[in-house]
Amino acid sequence: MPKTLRIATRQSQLALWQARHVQARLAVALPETTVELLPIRTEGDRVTDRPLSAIGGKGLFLKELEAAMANGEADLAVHSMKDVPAELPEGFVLPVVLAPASPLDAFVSNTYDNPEAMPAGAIVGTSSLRRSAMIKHLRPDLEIRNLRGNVQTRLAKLDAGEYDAILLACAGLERLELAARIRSELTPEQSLPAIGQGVLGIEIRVGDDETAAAIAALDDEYTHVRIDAERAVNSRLEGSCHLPIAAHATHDGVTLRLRACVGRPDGSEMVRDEISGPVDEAAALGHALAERLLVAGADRILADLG
Ligand SMILES: NCc1[nH]cc(CCC(=O)O)c1CC(=O)O
Repeated sequence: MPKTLRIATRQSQLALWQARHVQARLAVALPETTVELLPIRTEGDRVTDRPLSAIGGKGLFLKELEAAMANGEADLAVHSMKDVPAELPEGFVLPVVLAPASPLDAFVSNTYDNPEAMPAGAIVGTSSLRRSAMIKHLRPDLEIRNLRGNVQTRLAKLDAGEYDAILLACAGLERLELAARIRSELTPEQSLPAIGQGVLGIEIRVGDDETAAAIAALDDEYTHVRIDAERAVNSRLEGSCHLPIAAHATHDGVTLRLRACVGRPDGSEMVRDEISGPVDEAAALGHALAERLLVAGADRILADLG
């Protein structure tokens, strides 16, 4: 086992919580190994005045962490799987996913209990094209305004009265001990979660067998199947950017149920479908479902988004 392992991490409170969580899990699994954090500032954190989709998408949060692994300063990086693009850059693998927190979206408001309770014209904050598509499909009469920044910044903007409600991930709020801010959990029918939402993954260098062996015990089998199915949807749809694509898988160890949808961010169109099959065909089910969505019109929606 390695003497030390270094975890490259972003510096937001959520990223630090996630890295410390993995640090603590590794400390238990590898009592002989010292596990350190290497905090890094990424471009996705520096640029907060424009939507992610406009500045290059999800990969922005990973690049600097991967550079630290490539030059040997760090051995692993911890990611919210939701922020990991369908294709990793050459030289990196993501062999371990941890047991999940809640996959659901949270409705957060100081005034309203749920989306149904909001009056026409109420203002909802989100920078996610997926959440925008979901909420506008549910309530075309609501107005979406862009909202970026880390979780605390977003809550502060809500509290300052800039929005009537905002949409966040339940998992992030729970990790930051802010679950009391969740007014309602949106069901998968109201808002189908993002691919990988609520799941942490560990990325390492290809060929780093020592680190791979050290982290292997943290992998959660249930979650691994779920992620294989959900990420297969994304790889077929080429969802490498921040697109209005949702996919959510559940299974009982034998049969997998995978739901997915692609929607227009203005809510005017939503292509939804689901598929069931054996868990050991998770990736094939994901590809097949993505294919069906494309035939049903997702190809046009994605093409219109450029
Ligand atoms: N894009 C930011 C991000 N990445 C992961 C989470 C939450 C935790 C998770 O989904 O694992 C969040 C915040 C949010 O969407 O509210």
